[in-house]
Amino acid sequence: MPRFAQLVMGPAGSGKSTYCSTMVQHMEAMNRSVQVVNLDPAAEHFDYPVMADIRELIQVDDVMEDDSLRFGPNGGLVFCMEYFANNFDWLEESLGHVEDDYILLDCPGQIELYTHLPVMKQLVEQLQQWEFRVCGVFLVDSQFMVESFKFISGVMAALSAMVSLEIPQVNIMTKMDLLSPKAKKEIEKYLDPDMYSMMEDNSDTIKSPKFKKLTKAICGLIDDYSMVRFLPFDRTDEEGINIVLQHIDFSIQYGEDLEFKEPKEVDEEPANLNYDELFQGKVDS
Ligand SMILES: Nc1nc2c(ncn2[C@@H]2O[C@H](COP(=O)(O)OP(=O)(O)OP(=O)(O)O)[C@@H](O)[C@H]2O)c(=O)[nH]1
Ligand SMILES: [Mg+2]
Repeated sequence: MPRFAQLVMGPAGSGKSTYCSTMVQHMEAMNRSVQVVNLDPAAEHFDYPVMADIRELIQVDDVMEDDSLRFGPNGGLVFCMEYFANNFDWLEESLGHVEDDYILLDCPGQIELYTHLPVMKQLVEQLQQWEFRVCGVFLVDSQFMVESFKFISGVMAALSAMVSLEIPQVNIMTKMDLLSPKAKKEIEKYLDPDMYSMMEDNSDTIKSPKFKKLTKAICGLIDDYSMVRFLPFDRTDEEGINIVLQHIDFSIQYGEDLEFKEPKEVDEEPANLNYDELFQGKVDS
């Protein structure tokens, strides 16, 4: 029986922990079992129950306080994640093995973890060895995406995670509920972007011909290969959350091997039910 996991990634503050708690509530309302693992050793608080918490293994504060290491917050985090990569058996033990495993992994926000450090790739390979089908979920804050240059850099961040992890990836624009109606309209063009026309819109603002050529090449690459798309995520919109979940489930083929469960039988009516009395009671009241 395959197991399923969402690797929830994205820049700091993009809404990863909120996404996890919203998704847990949504899936539980659908009667689906789901568990969350906190993989952020610097996490302060999150409002979902965890099945495992990396802080039981190692904490950033302890690393920073260590006089022999002398790390700051970012170096400390990298140290923690490397320590984690050398101790995957802790995760294996914490995960256990239940039927229909579906796990959300709430990752830290440091972008270097996805772009050039090997730890996330090692984690994905390890999960795959444990029979997990993993989908990357890359979150970007929609507030930072309403301008085309910011959008292009968001696309590049998502793309670098995609290329380095080599797993199916669903990209999401979070915090859609915070956008003004005008910005919401504006952002529609970024959800299914036409990179060429975006490039044309901004060609006047780029002065350097070399930079212009580079931007054009990047836009062309993204557009020609349909590499990056974004789905909107508004935590108040159940229907939208469901669409996101469907995309993710589809990418890891969740549901294909599930066994059909018989619906619960409705209790039979008691044999000695007196309909006359029941009817009488209704008429009297
Ligand atoms: N209105 C609104 N606020 C959101 C949404 N998602 C996240 N936030 C807020 O954005 C802030 C950061 O959200 P988190 O979920 O902690 O973000 P994160 O990516 O886990 O942050 P780090 O773990 O620090 O990288 C919090 O104050 C959230 O309440 C959303 O969909 N709508
Ligand atoms: Mg978080």
